[in-house]
Amino acid sequence: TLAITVKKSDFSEWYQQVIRKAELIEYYDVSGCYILRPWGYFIWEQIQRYFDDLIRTEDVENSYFPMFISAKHLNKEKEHVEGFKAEVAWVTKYGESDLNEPLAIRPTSETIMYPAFAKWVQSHRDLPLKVNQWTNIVRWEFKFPTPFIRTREFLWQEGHTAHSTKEEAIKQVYTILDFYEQVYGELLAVPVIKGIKTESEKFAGGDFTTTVETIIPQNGRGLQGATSHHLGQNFSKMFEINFEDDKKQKAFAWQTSWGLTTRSIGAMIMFHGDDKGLVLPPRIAKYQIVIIPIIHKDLDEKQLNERCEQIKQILIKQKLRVHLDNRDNYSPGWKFNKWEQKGVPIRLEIGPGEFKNNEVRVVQRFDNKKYQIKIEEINKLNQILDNIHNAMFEKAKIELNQRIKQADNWKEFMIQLNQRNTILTKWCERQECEQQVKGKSGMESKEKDSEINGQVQLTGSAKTLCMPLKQDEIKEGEKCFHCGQQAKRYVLWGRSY
Ligand SMILES: O=C(C[C@H]1NCCC[C@H]1O)Cn1cnc2c(c1=O)CCCC2
Ligand SMILES: [Mg+2]
Repeated sequence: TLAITVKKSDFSEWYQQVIRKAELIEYYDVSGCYILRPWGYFIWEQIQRYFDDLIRTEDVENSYFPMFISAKHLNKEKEHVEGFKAEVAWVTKYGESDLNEPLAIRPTSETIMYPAFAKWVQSHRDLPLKVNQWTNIVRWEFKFPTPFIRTREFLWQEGHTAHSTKEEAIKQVYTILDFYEQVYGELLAVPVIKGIKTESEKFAGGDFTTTVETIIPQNGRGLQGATSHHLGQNFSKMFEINFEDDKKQKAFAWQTSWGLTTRSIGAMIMFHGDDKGLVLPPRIAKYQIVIIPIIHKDLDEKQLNERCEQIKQILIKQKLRVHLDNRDNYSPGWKFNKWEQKGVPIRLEIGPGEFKNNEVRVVQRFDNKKYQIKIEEINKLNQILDNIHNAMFEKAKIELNQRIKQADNWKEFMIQLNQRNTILTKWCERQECEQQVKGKSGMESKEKDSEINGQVQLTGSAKTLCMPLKQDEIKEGEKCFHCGQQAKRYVLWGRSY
């Protein structure tokens, strides 16, 4: 049926219906893989354009590396791959013949890129080296797939840099983290929390991981939005990426790597959608405005169409993405419904009244506000779209903050967790304390545990999402909420995707 048959509160069913009825996704017969239709792919293209403009200011150069990795190469950095090798997909045949050695399909490209980095970096004058690539990635996840959020093939960018000093590398990590915050806030109107991953949640191959985390308001689950890692010299020692510094000393390069994926689109859908379907932030909408003529017996159809075409041309001159839906085989009501489902930020209706008074009827998708504007005021629409973006962002910030609570002890912590909130607590930073919280919160959780491939997934357990960059200082004597030992940092806990 055309309509979405559930409310957003029936969240997972709602999400599945919205992504199809907004024509973002089509299903595909390989589990965990989905077709990205034009309406959805356009969003990824806007993210690429915006992020490329940002990293260009950092002199990052786009490039392309092969997608196949020999086992020898992949296992070069054992530790980094060890925990993940179950997810690596392999090519073992071509035609009827076997490959004499299987090739991994890239799950990430450190082991593909860094042997080349070692060739390119000899002197400190070859640094900093900064490359990025936009590719697909394959990870044979066995957790239940969700389009955009968790898929076996996804699109991402991965940036990799090499520097002559630790300071420069660390500065790079945080510059990129700020760019990720901008992609989410300025483009997708999705608020994020910048933070640092705990030792047990960080990328094992690196020194430390910074992250932008968001919280899906409907279920209070944390969602990792993008990560920016300081790799230290771990990979440069492994791959011999060294250089002669200005004192003629051999030194290992200091590296970073950072990634943002199509999961960001899933976060945007979840934050902004409503019972009528998708609600697109204007900056990533394939159509920002749809014009719908309302044919009427007292109105000459040809004149009406000319008026609509004229308005369309004015909007194109204002650099807006506009679509005139003058199909005669669908009713206005049907069109209203369809373009609302697809999340078009503004609909302009032009019927007999508007025609006579030289105006248009504006219907805003985000808040359903309706009003008339004169044709000579059409230039207001650029500002109106900006105001819509800002209003969507402000609303999302309020909803995110409503899902963050504080707790000073275990009882308060579990009350909040079972109300599907994330919880900010003082913490001792001890890994065993973190593991105990994970285990106990799973046991005491009201959420049912899911069973996948015979493995119980503690869906109910809380994990650390990040240690927020912005946090109060902790003083001597302030205790860890769980173990009572001296606290060191505030950490945000939650169930997560
Ligand atoms: O991919 C990264 C680190 C890094 N890769 C480049 C982009 C930034 C950042 O994600 C971590 N990681 C996650 N998942 C996997 C791997 C892995 O290294 C390797 C094996 C398959 C699964
Ligand atoms: Mg993973």
